[in-house]
Amino acid sequence: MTDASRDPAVRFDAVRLDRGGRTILSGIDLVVPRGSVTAILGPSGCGKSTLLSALTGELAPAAGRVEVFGRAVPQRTRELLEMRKSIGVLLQGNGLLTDLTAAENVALPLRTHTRLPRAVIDRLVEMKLHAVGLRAAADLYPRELSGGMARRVALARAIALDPPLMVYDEPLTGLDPIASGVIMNLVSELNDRLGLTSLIVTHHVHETLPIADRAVVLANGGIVFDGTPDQLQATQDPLVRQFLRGEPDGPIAFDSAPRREAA
Ligand SMILES: Nc1ncnc2c1ncn2[C@@H]1O[C@H](COP(=O)(O)OP(=O)(O)OP(=O)(O)O)[C@@H](O)[C@H]1O
Repeated sequence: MTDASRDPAVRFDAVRLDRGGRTILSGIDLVVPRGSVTAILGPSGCGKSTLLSALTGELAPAAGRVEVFGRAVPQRTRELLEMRKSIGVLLQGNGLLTDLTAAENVALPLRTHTRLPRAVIDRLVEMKLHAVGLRAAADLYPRELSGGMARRVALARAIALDPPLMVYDEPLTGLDPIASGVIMNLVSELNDRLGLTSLIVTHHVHETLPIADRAVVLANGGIVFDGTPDQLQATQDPLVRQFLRGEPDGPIAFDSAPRREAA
């Protein structure tokens, strides 16, 4: 007998991802347990965003299988749109609509995907803004918000539909260290309080590891490290150490084309 609640939040099984006729990642095996916070790390261009697009169904795997909560990521539009409701996404740019207030931005997914009455939506929006500490900013427009506040509004919008899985693509881009700390604490707190599973794609290693249960490093077309943050800090693998220290010379071929799939 299968118990769907025991399925991991995400499973990649022997996945290969191609883009523009090139293999970006191959041999990807990854199991993300429910409730965990996983940092997906790696140098620029290693395929972190590509990995996420396989998860959200934007990119179909060239080989292998990607599952979210025990179900293969669908390729058909209707099923895909349904599945995406279970994934909250916070993208690099906040994606806030500039002519809507913070509250109206957060309300957008609720208006689009539910038939809840206005009063219920208003209450939910208030709760989501409260969850990110911004209830007082409900009536402000994005231009009136600091970068960190705007990111928090975008986060409130990403959790509007109570998705069990949260995906963050470079959530700290453009933020100062204080705002970065606030966002990272929020990510961790929301994960624990709302019982979510979080995947954070980032090159901000030192800000992200303290809240992560697990770190996965991508480089040279595949996973080169998968373990706890402590194991990552202690690793002697020259490739991973090169990445952690941000050194340009070493086994990671920075700025070169990813390897091609062997013919
Ligand atoms: N739509 C596309 N068509 C063709 N190639 C692409 C496309 N999108 C990305 N790539 C290539 O795929 C590789 C991986 O890109 P990706 O954006 O996944 O890396 P990343 O690790 O997220 O990088 P960064 O940290 O700079 O955001 C790069 O070589 C990139 O040029």
